Amino acid sequence: MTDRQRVAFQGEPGAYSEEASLLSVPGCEPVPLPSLRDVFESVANKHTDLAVVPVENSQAGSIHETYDLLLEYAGKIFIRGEHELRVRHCLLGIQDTELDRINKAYSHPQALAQAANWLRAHNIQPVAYYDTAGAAKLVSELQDPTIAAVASRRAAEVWGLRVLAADIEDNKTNRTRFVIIGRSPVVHTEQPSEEGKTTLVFSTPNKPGALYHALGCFAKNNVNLTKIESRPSRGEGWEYIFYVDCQGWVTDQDLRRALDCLNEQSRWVKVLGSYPKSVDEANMNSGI
Ligand SMILES: O=C(O)C(=O)C[C@]1(C(=O)O)C=C[C@@H](O)C=C1
Repeated sequence: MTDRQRVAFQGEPGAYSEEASLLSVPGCEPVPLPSLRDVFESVANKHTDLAVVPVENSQAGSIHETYDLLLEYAGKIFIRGEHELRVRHCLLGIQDTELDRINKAYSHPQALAQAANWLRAHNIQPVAYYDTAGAAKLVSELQDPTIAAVASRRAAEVWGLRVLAADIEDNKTNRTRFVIIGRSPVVHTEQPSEEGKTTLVFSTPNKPGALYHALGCFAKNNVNLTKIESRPSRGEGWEYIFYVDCQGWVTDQDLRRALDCLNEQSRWVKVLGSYPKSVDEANMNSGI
């Protein structure tokens, strides 16, 4: 018997999500799964204890599928933490090839977006695949000297590939933020000493000033927002729902007041999690 925490991630061994799992839940057993939906299902069905899923990248932006799943599983799944990973991409090929022989690069669409300029400058055609490490696996299986994968140095080791070029991300501070999800929220019996962060989602009525009044709840109560993301409501008409990250624990008095106000201004509000803010992000100036 092992009491290592089983942490689901999307992709194959060597994926960035696996690295983020190992760093954010030390000593865990990462469990690879094909899709983000499989990852949410496995936590909800108790096949795994936790999961680590990407939410946004500093260059390519938000991972909308994760946002949609966070809402779909709200009440069953809670955000319990976050982790920022500096993502350094490499171009990986089989052992007996050279950079100038490569004409196609397979990878996750997010990774291709993060290295788009570099690939264009090297005349390499991007081809979307389900995962960076899955692309590395494909290249190692096909043994074709003209194709490569955009993936991590770890993926090269796992799948026996050669690093043809390193640090090919267009933005040299390229970072991806992951959230750690589980079946229960972080519970605070007393005011925690760690800095907190809260993620919530709300829907506004379709009337003039609705979003202005909703966001005013945070401003009036001195709660700092660090991110806002809108997604289609998926109902009739052009209506939207809004995801907000803000500083503070959901148990803080200022945030409680902001939430009371938001409940009055919105059709509905759901708190997706209140969790310790990542240390790295505490050093970034992300106020909006
Ligand atoms: O494909 C991977 O390796 C992943 O872990 C997914 C993912 C993402 O979805 O953003 C994670 C980090 C990088 O931004 C690129 C890809």
